[in-house]
Amino acid sequence: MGLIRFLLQSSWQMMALAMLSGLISGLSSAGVVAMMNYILRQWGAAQSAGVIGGFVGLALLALVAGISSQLSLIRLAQQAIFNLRMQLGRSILASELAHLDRTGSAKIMAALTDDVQALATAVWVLPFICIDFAMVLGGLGYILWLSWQVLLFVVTLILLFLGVYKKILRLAKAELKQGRAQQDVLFRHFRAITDGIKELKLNYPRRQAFLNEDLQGTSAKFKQHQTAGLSWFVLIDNFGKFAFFFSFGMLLFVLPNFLNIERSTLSGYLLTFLFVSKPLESLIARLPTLTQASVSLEKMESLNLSLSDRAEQLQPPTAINPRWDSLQLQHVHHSYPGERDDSLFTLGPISLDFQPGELVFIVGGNGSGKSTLAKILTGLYPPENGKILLDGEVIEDTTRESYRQYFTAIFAEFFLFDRLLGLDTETLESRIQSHLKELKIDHKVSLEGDRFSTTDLSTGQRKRLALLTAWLEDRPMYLFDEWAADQDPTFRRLFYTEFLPDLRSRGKTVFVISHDDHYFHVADRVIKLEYGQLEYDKQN
Ligand SMILES: Nc1ncnc2c1ncn2[C@@H]1O[C@H](COP(=O)(O)OP(=O)(O)OP(=O)(O)O)[C@@H](O)[C@H]1O
Repeated sequence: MGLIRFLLQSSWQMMALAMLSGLISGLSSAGVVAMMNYILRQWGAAQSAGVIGGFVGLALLALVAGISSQLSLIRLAQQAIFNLRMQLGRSILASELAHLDRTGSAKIMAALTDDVQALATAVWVLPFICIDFAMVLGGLGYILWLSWQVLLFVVTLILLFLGVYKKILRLAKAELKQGRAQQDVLFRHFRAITDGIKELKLNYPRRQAFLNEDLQGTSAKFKQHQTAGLSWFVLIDNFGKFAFFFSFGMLLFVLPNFLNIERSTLSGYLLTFLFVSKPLESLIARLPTLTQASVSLEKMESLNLSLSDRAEQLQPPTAINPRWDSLQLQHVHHSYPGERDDSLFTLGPISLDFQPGELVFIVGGNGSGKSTLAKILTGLYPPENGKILLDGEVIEDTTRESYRQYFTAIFAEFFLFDRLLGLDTETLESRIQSHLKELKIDHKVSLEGDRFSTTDLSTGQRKRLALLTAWLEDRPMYLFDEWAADQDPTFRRLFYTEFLPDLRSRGKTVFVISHDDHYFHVADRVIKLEYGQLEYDKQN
C-alpha cells in the first residue's frame, strides 16, 4: 500500500490511466480464455467469423492495453524515483546542521543508496505486478459470470490462504527490518574501509580486529536476518504451489458434491483456474522485492520525517549589504548532548562585537570550542540561547539564509568542489589564472570551462584551491579554520603576512582560527576560548 501511495504522490492521473488500461488488459485476457472455453464447448462455433473476429480483437486489446498500462507505470515509477531523490537531497540540505551531525552520514548514505535502489527495483516490477493482478481479477470476473457459487468458493479459498500468507509475510518483514537496521552500521564500516584504508593497511592487528569483529560481526547479523526473511518467502512460494493443488483438488473432488456441474463446465473452471495460476504465482514470487521496498520506504519516510521536523525555516536570501556596520553576538550558547552527563560540551554564553575591516584571531586549546563558535558565527548553528545581530537586526530563522551569504569559510574539514558552482567563470577567467599563479598551483591545475582540471592534489594544494574559490566569492566576511596548518613555511608566512592583511585592506572582516602563536601579532584582535568560555578578547 505504501508503494501505491508513493506512486500516487507523483501523479494520480497517470496512476489512474495505468490502472484503467491494466484492468482492460486483464479483462480482455480473461475474455480470450472465456472464448477458448466457449469454442472448446461449442466446437462448430470456431468456424464463425464473429467468433474469430472477437478472439483476435480481444487478444489485440489485451496487447495494446497491456503495453499502455506498463508504459504509463514505467514513466510514473521513474518519475517517482526522480522526485524521491530530489526530495531527499532537498530535505538533507534544508535540515539543521546540528541535526545532521547527530543523524550521522552513514544513515543518510544508506537511505540515498540502498533504500532508493530497493524502491527503484520494486517500481520496476510494479507494471508486471499490475498486469498480473488485472489478469487474476479478469479470471475471477469470468468465474463470476460462469457461476457466483463457484466464485464464492474460490474467493473463500483465496482469503483463507491470504490469511496464512499475511502471518508469514509479517514474520518475513520483521526479519528484513532487522536486516535493514544492520545496513546503517554496515555503511559506517564501509566508510571506515574507504576513509581509513591507510590506517587499516598499516596495522595488521587493527585490520584483523576490524575485519573479524566489526565488519564480520555486522555482516553476519545482516546475513542472518536476510536469510531468515527470504526463507519465509520460500515457504510462502511453496505453500502457494500447494494452495493451487489443494484448490484444484477441491474443484475436482469436493465442489461437484455440492453443485450440479457438468464435466464440460468443470473443465471451463479448471482452464480459468490454470489461467490465473501463472499471474498469481508470479505475484507471490515478487513479494520479497515488494516487502524489501516497503521496509526501505518506511526507513526513508522516518528519515524524511526527522529531517523535515528539524528543517530550517529559510527564505531565499535577499541582497547583502557590503557596507554593514556592526555584528554582535549576544550571550550565544550551544551544547552538544553527550552520551554520559559529564561528556556534554557547552559553549558560551559568549558576547562579542565586530566591525568591518577587523582581522580577528580566535585561539585556544584543542576542544575549547573555536570551531563551534565559527559555526555559530557563520549562521550554520543557530544559537540555542542568545542572539546574533547584524546592523542591529536580530538574525531570525527567516533571515539566516541571507545572513550566511555574508560569509565565505574554509573549515578544517572542508570539501572542495571540482566545479566553480554559482560563479560566472567567463568574466573571472583572467583573475583565476593570476590567482592560480599566486598560489603556485598553476602547474598542477587549470580551469576547463567552469571545472578544475583536477582536485587530486596534496592537502596543502587543495586548501590553496579552496582559498582561490573563497577569493572569487568576494564576500564581506571570511573565516579560516586552521587554513595554514597544512602549508609549508613560505606559504604559511604569505598567508599571515600578505593574504590576510590584503583582505583586511579591502575592507573584509577576517576571522582566523589558529594555533600559530608566531603570527598572533598580525591580528588586530585576539579572542581566546578555554573550555567553551571566553578567556580574553584583546586588541593588539
Ligand atoms: N558533532 C559533535 N558532537 C558532539 N560533540 C562535539 C561535536 N563537535 C565537537 N564536539 C565537542 O565540542 C567540543 C569543542 O569542539 P570544537 O571542535 O569546537 O573545538 P576546537 O576548539 O575547534 O578544537 P580543535 O582545536 O581541536 O579543532 C569538543 O569537546 C568536542 O568533543
